[in-house]
Amino acid sequence: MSTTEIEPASPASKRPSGWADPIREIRRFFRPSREGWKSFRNRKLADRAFHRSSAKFWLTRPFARRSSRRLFDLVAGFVYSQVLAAAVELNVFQHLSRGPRALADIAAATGLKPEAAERLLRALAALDLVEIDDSEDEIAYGLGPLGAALVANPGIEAMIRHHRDVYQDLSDPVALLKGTAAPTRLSKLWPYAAAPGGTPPEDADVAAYTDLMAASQDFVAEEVLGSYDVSWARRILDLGGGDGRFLRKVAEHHPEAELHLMDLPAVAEIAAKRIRDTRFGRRIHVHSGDFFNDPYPEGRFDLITLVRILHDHDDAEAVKLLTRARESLEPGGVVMVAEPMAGVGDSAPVADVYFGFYLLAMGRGRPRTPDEIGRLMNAAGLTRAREVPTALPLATSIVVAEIPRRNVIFT
Ligand SMILES: C[S@@+](CC[C@H](N)C(=O)[O-])C[C@H]1O[C@@H](n2cnc3c(N)ncnc32)[C@H](O)[C@@H]1O
Repeated sequence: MSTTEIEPASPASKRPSGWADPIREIRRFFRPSREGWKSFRNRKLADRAFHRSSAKFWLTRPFARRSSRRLFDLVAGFVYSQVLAAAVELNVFQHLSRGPRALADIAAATGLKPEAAERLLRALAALDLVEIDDSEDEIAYGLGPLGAALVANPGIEAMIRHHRDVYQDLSDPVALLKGTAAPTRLSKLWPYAAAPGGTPPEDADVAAYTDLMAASQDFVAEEVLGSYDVSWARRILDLGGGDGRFLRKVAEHHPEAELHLMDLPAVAEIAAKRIRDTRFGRRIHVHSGDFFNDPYPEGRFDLITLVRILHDHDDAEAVKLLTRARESLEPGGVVMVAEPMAGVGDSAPVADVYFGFYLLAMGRGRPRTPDEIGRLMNAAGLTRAREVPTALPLATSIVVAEIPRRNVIFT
């Protein structure tokens, strides 16, 4: 397991000054020229004559085209998403997963007129979701590379359907940022967000959010278990474990461990039912309770996991949760935080853009960098916070921290 250690934050005032900190001095030395370069670049990028000439010149043409394309993608992103939403709603990808089809067949299956079906299919082809084969007399439409990937991951379709609500909430992003937006759909879907540490109201659609999380959990669990070896842990507690899908994956990988899940009563009830019907019914113990206020399951744990939990909560709550987790660890035990994190590899769009605004609409929480999570873990009395690299930071990143093996008294 390769890891990157996270230092506890040291206040800027305590940092060494002058040449005692050579990296800082070198940065300072280059800063003026870096800033000069940036302002030169931005002046050029704002200059239309420069754009025209760089698009014409063969050496600069690829860069000019790429930056125009990136900007256009940002401008048109909503339209792309809506094309995708239409295809999912009309089950186009499921239909094409059985093999390429003629236009008339797709029109009949989707209930669209042939002209509308063709418009949709051409848009999907431009987005690499569909491929058009015109080598025969009759044109055939099949799955494109992104369409095939989408069919292989049912969680993505569930997410796209869910975006109907998300995009409604984001229809006035400025009101969201100013805090003047009307109550959002997401705050109703995620009722615990509206009542931090509290229990969802009786009428909350708990099954809907539990299913939504479960749909993408296999993907996350495979990433976590493929990156961090849990086989050393004999007792594992998954806090906010949803319907238990993560622990079922752990149980498959690790037949010896005793597994416990804790979630709010309405979710724990769903988890208990779903786990009971599997071969892991006896190995996974489900506990109903509020992880901020109720006692944790009895006994100490070697590993406590928080999968897609911490980013739902503000810093003070996150430290409280991590502290409570630390208090339930065996000496040498580990707390693991697994969720998409900011500043890791190419995860910026998923963490800072997607979750940044998703959580804003939900009403609390924020995406954090591994360093920020490490600092919260340190504040909770955990030590040796370190990042465990994952193959797909877009799905999840991991930070683990532990309590020392012996002789530590927390006051
Ligand atoms: C974003 S979901 C993540 C579920 C699961 N870990 C996963 O990755 O699929 C957050 C989970 O935390 C649970 N949760 C939220 N607040 C809680 C609380 N105060 N006590 C116990 N569970 C809570 C929710 O019910 C939900 O199952």
